[in-house]
Amino acid sequence: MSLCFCSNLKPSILFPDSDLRWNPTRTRPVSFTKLRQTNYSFIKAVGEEIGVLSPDDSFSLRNPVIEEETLPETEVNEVENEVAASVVDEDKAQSWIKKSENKDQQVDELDENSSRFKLLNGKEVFEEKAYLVGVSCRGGTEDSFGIEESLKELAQLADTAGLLVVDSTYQKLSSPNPRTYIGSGKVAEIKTAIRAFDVETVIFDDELSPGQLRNLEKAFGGDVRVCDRTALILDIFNQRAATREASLQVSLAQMEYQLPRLTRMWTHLERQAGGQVKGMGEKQIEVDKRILRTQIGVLKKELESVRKHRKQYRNHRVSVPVPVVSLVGYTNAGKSTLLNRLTGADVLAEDRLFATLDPTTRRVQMKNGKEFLLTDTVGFIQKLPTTLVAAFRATLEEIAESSILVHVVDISHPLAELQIEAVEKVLSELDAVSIPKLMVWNKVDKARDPEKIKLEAKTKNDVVCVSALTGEGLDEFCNEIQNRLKDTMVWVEALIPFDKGELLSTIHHVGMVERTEYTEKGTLVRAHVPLRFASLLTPMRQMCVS
Ligand SMILES: Nc1nc2c(ncn2[C@@H]2O[C@H](COP(=O)(O)OP(=O)(O)OP(=O)(O)O)[C@@H](O)[C@H]2O)c(=O)[nH]1
Ligand SMILES: [Mg+2]
Repeated sequence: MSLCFCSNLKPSILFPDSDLRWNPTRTRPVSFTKLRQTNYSFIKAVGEEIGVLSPDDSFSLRNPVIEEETLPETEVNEVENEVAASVVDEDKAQSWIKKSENKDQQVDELDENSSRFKLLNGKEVFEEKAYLVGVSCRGGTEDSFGIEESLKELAQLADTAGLLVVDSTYQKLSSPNPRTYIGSGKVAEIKTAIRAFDVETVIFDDELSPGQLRNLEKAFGGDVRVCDRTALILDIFNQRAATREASLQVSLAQMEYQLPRLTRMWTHLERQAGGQVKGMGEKQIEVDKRILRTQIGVLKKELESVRKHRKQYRNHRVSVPVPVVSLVGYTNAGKSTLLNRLTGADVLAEDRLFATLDPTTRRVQMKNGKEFLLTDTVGFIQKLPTTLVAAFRATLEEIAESSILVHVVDISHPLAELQIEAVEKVLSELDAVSIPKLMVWNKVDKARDPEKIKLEAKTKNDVVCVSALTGEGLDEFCNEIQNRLKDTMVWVEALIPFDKGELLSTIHHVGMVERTEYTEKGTLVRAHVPLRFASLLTPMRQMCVS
């Protein structure tokens, strides 16, 4: 079962007739997208399975409110309110509130809620209203995405996850507030916006600490879900995981993300016991953590066995020594479209982030009869959660074993250069910097000045301009791949006996033959061949020397 740990769910949406109260500090262990399709017993089963609930626990929904925790004095951030974008002035706030109050009178809430169920990736998803928050830290690196651009991307992520973004805001700080990430003034402003827009989820553009998450939920009045970019990306991955391996990887990443965030989930036990069993909650947290760690161990073992199969498949592929070319790049750059165009494959390609999670490999037949294998991989993004990079490391091993990496760039994107840097950063984390690279400037048809871009590409010797959509530049791309593959091959001279005719045809297939000569003992061939194949030819190469 794949579980999502990152999402909290408002009980009133799930159980409209109940008198359940929203428990702000309790992180619910199931994704809201999954929960919408399900019911109480499923939630309970899931809770029991991961050990967050015990079978005789009343699911804590009957007692979901934890004791009041007095927030410590807010640490005053020196510049917290210095620059606050989209500052909510009083008039605006009042008009929002009036608007929302009127709306409350006019629209039947249930009708409104039912119209917000959407179909996404074949699943029913409740379109929650989301409010986005970013922080721009002074002294942030020059080469990083600007706060507005980063928020735009966060909005795209939210849309991909099936949320409805109602507004966003950001704040410039010298450093994030350790308690609430943003300053207290900004917290108050967001609280007003939450009421005005009926916001259900507040999403922060950076990873929040467990303490910051808790404090923010409390500060916002306990009625909204607070999550961060990492949780959102994990949710998207959870929705999109289609294969067993992807599901296991995402579950593992989610559990590892959730582990430090389990704190204070069980404080209600102390209340239930009338405060007589002090520390009961503390003990339960330890139990929960231990169960979660065990689950992580189980998942890792399962993943290991799935990976063994993949490795066997890869080894089988090595015995047919066709060179492997991997497509890497920022999410939505057009990798899958390029694979589809070159191989006639039918990989899902759409204008959404993280359409592809699993690698797909297809054979590309070039016009001269040569062929290579082309692999499509998961896209990268700035601020990619490290847990996710680690979880997908095995899938990305495909990349490390490639002869060439093709870095696909959406050249029509205004932040193409920053996206290139973000991809290179991830590649360096994956130890893939030493693999020969070819850069493809894709979507040239969509660029503002295609001719200028094509001219610029010509001045660089490792860039090819293409349009995966129209097919423009694809012949040049294949030629360039062929030239580069030659550079990754080794030069051999081998005497192939006449009864090994299949070896000779493989050399023609995967290598670059310069000359063949028929002798009494067999065919003398001089060619460039892939390294792995060269080792298969060793006995025949020695025959040639003798
Ligand atoms: N105009 C134009 N659009 C393109 C081109 N290549 C891809 N697209 C569009 O860009 C969007 C994303 O394409 P994908 O192929 O799914 O991108 P991807 O890199 O595989 O994305 P992820 O799997 O999310 O990492 C789709 O809507 C494509 O139709 C192109 O050359 N020109
Ligand atoms: Mg794709």
